[in-house]
Amino acid sequence: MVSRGEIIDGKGMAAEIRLELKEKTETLVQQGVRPGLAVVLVGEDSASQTYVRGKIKACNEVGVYSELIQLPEDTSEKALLARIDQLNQDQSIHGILVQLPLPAQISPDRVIAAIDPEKDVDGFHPIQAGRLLTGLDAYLPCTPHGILRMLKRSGIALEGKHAVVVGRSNIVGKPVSLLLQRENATVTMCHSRTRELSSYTRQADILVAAVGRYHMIGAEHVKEGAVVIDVGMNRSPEGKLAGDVDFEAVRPLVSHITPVPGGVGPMTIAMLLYNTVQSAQRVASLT
Ligand SMILES: Nc1nc(=O)c2c([nH]1)NC[C@@H]1CN(c3ccc(C(=O)N[C@@H](CCC(=O)O)C(=O)O)cc3)C=[N+]21
Ligand SMILES: [Mg+2]
Repeated sequence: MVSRGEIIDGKGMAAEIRLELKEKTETLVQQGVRPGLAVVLVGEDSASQTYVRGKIKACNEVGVYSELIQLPEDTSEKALLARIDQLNQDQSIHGILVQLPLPAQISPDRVIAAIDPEKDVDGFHPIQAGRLLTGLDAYLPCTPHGILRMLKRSGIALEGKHAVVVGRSNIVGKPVSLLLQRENATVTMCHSRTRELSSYTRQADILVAAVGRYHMIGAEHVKEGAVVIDVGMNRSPEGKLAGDVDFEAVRPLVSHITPVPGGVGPMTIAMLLYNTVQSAQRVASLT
């Protein structure tokens, strides 16, 4: 097999998808429905502020109406739930995203459960998770959906392939495993307590690293010619944004790899807009 170390350009693919969504949005606006996204940010976390800015910027580019709701760090759970209820009722809002993590006094589970499942464009609500698990139509969680889109647009076949997912979060590891399985991959789920991790990852045709630890995946973890998807968002010791994969060491061995930045992150935001437009489309078809 030829190993080319081809970089999967998530940034470029996300720009293409935003262009497609811009057209869809224009059609919806002509039908009298402008898609609207509310982004709720509690507190001052600087990484969260960066990510939220990226989301608002993408909305503007696509023509999606956006509302940024910034609440102080000491906001009570009750106050946040009341704000979510207003957004649930608000007809100009088709998608609600509450940026995670939340301050300690607020239960993320209760907050996610309070979002109208039809406006849950993150796909985090238990109803959406259950729909995905059982194969019903669902808002797909944005990062897993973005990963599948990148694989497809890169022409990477999944059927019968061995996909190994490292990480078992509700946001990435679990749903991406389901989506890969749905595409007829054979999926192995690994996590922080997996023994002899490299004995699994070295079997992977497709390796998804979603651990959240800088340089967790090195050359010794990959099979030659594998496809490597890096979901990590870490800081290097020098303070640079970096993934879970030691990119320089791994790239020469593999057929495809996603960079950080410029890989999974921009696709996550594109899929958030996709879900928001889908939600508005649903409303438009009802009126
Ligand atoms: N309710 C909720 N939904 C989320 O989807 C959500 C969340 N909470 N909390 C935090 C994580 C993280 N996340 C990112 C999305 C895009 C980039 C992204 O675009 N990153 C750029 C770089 C950005 C930079 O320069 O820092 C890139 O990878 O190229 C990063 C991180 C969404 N999350
Ligand atoms: Mg884990």
